[in-house]
Amino acid sequence: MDEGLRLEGLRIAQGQRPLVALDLAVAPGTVASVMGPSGAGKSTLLAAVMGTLGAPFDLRGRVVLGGRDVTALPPERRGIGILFQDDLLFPHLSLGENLAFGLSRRLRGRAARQAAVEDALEEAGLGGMAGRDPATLSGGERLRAALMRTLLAEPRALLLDEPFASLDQDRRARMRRLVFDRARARGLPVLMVTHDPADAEAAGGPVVRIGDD
Ligand SMILES: Nc1ncnc2c1ncn2[C@@H]1O[C@H](COP(=O)(O)OP(=O)(O)OP(=O)(O)O)[C@@H](O)[C@H]1O
Repeated sequence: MDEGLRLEGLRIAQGQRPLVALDLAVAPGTVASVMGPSGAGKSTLLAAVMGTLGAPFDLRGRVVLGGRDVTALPPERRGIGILFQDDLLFPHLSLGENLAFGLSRRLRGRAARQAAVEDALEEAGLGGMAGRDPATLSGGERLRAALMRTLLAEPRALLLDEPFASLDQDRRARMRRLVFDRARARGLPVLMVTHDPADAEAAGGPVVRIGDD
């Protein structure tokens, strides 16, 4: 049984200073929100879940994904995807090539890989745009492409670090609907860092606050 993402007794400290203390279960297809003031440790928490946290931080507790303790695994073996606000597409590759870069190595054969990229573009409302230069896309289009590039790697959990922050209200609502829908369709547990209560409300999952809000 896939139990989603669990953070068990997670404690992050910076020297003597405790920064984050958290216990949280995010079920498959659920979006949990992490809120807190600037400097509270939200991005640091995501780094701990990804496995990229290093000095000067000290980490205790466990990250459990699909029932498996992944705390000791390096980031590339955890199977966790992350989307940032300023997620960059490679400027020297076409949109399609950028997405192909995310493709799971499990998918073999040129035609199958091309079809997967085209399906992903379609799924993100970017159908027929595989040949486009990323520089000619709008910010929202680039973000949708970055989402699909992340999902094409077939992660088992998705982390969001304020990915909607640069979008206006309308685009923000549409983008978060796309992200949440696509994650739910894949049964992914999602952990989202946000400053916007509307994001947390739209997510509908558990909301945790860290730092002195
Ligand atoms: N590499 C580092 N070395 C030393 N201190 C760091 C490092 N990275 C982050 N910090 C500190 O750790 C604390 C948490 O930072 P973090 O970026 O996680 O906060 P945040 O909640 O994501 O903030 P924001 O909402 O502004 O993005 C801050 O006090 C920050 O200055």
